[in-house]
Amino acid sequence: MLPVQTLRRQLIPHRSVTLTATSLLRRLTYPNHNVVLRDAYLRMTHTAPSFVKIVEVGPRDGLQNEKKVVETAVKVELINRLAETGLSVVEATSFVSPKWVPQMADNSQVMAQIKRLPGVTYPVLTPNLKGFESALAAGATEVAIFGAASEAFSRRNINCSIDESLERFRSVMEAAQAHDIAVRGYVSCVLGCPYEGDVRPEAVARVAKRLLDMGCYEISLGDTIGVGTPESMAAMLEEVLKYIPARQLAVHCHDTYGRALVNIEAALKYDIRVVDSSVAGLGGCPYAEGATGNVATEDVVHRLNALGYSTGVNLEQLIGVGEYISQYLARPNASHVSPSVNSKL
Ligand SMILES: CC(C)(COP(=O)([O-])OP(=O)([O-])OC[C@H]1O[C@@H](n2cnc3c(N)ncnc32)[C@H](O)[C@@H]1OP(=O)([O-])[O-])[C@@H](O)C(=O)NCCC(=O)NCCSC(=O)C[C@@](C)(O)CC(=O)[O-]
Repeated sequence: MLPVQTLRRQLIPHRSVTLTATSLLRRLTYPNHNVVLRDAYLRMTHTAPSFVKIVEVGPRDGLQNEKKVVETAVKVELINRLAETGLSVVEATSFVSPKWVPQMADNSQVMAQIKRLPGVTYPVLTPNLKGFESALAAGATEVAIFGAASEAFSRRNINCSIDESLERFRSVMEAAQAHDIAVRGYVSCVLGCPYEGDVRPEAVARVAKRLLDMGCYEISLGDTIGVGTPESMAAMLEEVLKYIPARQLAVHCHDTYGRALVNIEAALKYDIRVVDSSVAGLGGCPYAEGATGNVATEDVVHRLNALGYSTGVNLEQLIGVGEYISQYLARPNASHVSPSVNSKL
């Protein structure tokens, strides 16, 4: 095992945080495996409080909802360009039913064709064992399971109740552990559901804790339809933080009402240091009608820079990637900073 001093040295500068984190993720998948090393890692990341890890979800969360069929070559180009901006996590695709989400049907081809940069992880979504097995065969080294805090959303999104989904995830988790694959957990509808309305913080905490106890190394809390406010974000986090430390939580904010950035800032006050976002604000969930895309990665990086956080991401390059995909999709770039700061960088 690496001595703590070596780990600490490797965590500075921030780029090393992500490299070290990546190399340790496999061990973190196991709740009781090498507890000393896991705790050392968690202490280390916590001692770099000004670093925020961005989880880029555009190629998956963003493109899953596009009406236009996006060519595999464009997805591959998008992922490769994103990884070159300094992002350490680029969610690449999902291994879900092609009948449910046709846009992700080329998942194996995408995984086969991307360039895999050292220090960058390319997680994929796997709702069940079938998805996990396909992801494994395609060379995935990290997967994500995705549950919901709302029964109705769970049924619409993955065709089963919350408890049934947790049972399905258990078999994914066991297979992942057997293959040394890191697993991230998502909880959708943490601040509201398109079918049920308000969602109680206790319901969010229950699912999040179940995913953590199963062995997920990090839980991403999704405001799927962007209805959250800084106040509801705070109330939800106060409940979840009773069970899960901030360093194992991420926020995933859609920007439907333009509040994603203020909600992220509210989460930063609770020491959350992992933020999901989507280049050019791509996306939405196919099972959450009317919800717009995630907060744009460009806007998150720009705001975090202004607040004195580091992300390791080259904003100028990232803006170029946002322009590339927006032009390809022939849709307006939803990032607020792209057109205005582009010329000033
Ligand atoms: C979960 C299922 C598969 C259940 O779907 P189901 O119909 O209940 O599944 P099933 O087990 O009854 O199988 C039916 C058919 O699907 C096939 N099948 C079964 N599993 C797979 C698989 N993994 N890959 C490929 N095929 C699969 C299976 O082989 C069978 O094929 P058939 O015999 O009819 O030819 C389906 O509901 C599904 O694919 N849902 C995906 C929904 C989705 O991708 N939603 C978007 C992602 S979540 C999200 O965006 C939110 C998030 C994460 O970003 C956070 C936030 O914002 O809140």
